[in-house]
Amino acid sequence: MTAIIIDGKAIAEQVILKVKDRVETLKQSGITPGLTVVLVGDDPASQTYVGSKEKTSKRLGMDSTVLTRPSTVTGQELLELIENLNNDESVHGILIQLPLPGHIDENKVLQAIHPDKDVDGFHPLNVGKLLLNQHGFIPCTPFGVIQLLDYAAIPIEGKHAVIVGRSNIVGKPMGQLLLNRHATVTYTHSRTEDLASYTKQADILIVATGQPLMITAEHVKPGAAVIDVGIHRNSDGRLSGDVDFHSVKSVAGAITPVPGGVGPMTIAMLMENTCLSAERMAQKK
Ligand SMILES: Nc1nc(=O)c2c([nH]1)NC[C@@H]1CN(c3ccc(C(=O)N[C@@H](CCC(=O)O)C(=O)O)cc3)C=[N+]21
Repeated sequence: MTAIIIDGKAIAEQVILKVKDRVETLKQSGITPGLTVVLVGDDPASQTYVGSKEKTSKRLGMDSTVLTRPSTVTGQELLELIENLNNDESVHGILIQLPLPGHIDENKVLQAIHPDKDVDGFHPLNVGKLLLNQHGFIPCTPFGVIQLLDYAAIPIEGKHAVIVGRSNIVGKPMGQLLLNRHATVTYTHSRTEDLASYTKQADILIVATGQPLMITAEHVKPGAAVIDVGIHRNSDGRLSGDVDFHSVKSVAGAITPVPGGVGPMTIAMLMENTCLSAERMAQKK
């Protein structure tokens, strides 16, 4: 058997086209959705991601601003910057590109973003709303994974979803989203004993560990849907994920590639969240 390859790039494009219509409607009533990304330091990977966020938002007709600060910026300076963005009516979405330099308290910075502009869904209020299945902002990467599964017509309800990795930005919210969609959810992580005994039970296997190529055919149940959230640049410049694609694709029923899987969806969902934020603010007026 060989797996269906889930084309994240094509699905992201479909999501983006729908957002484009909503942006046009907003613009007809005089509102242009605005996204501001704050980029600290000069990490090349971060620059690439921020660049594609900017490109996509401009293509949609949104206002896009990137504010760069040196890695020597203080936490206080960032808090003041965020306060200004919170009070700026033309800004509907604020994204602080992670990771931040070690001397800055990341939690403090993320909590300073007004929850109504928190298009990453990282503020504690939005984290809590996700737990309660209420409407805040859903973190872009796990939100994108749900969209991928839906577009690929992979059933979620009643299925066993196993998540490898428990980060605040992917693993934890991913489990909640799948639970809200009536999956049976198992969380596994770096201290799980006999990892394969769990992953082999998954109908849907979500891998977000940050460990290159750690999931192989031996971890996967025949026919399972395997979603690879990892992204690593090899020494030869090529990208790969947390899943050994070539080994797993002969066992899985469906699999996401890297690049062209989850990554483009993360950006598409950021566009959707920014548009949603502008729509909500327009409603309040
Ligand atoms: N506050 C915050 N929010 C984020 O959403 C956030 C972040 N910080 N920090 C870093 C991670 C990483 N991330 C990616 C976005 C797009 C691709 C993406 O488009 N990847 C392409 C390839 C891009 C390339 O060629 O390098 C693909 O997989 O096909 C990847 C990774 C967002 N992140």
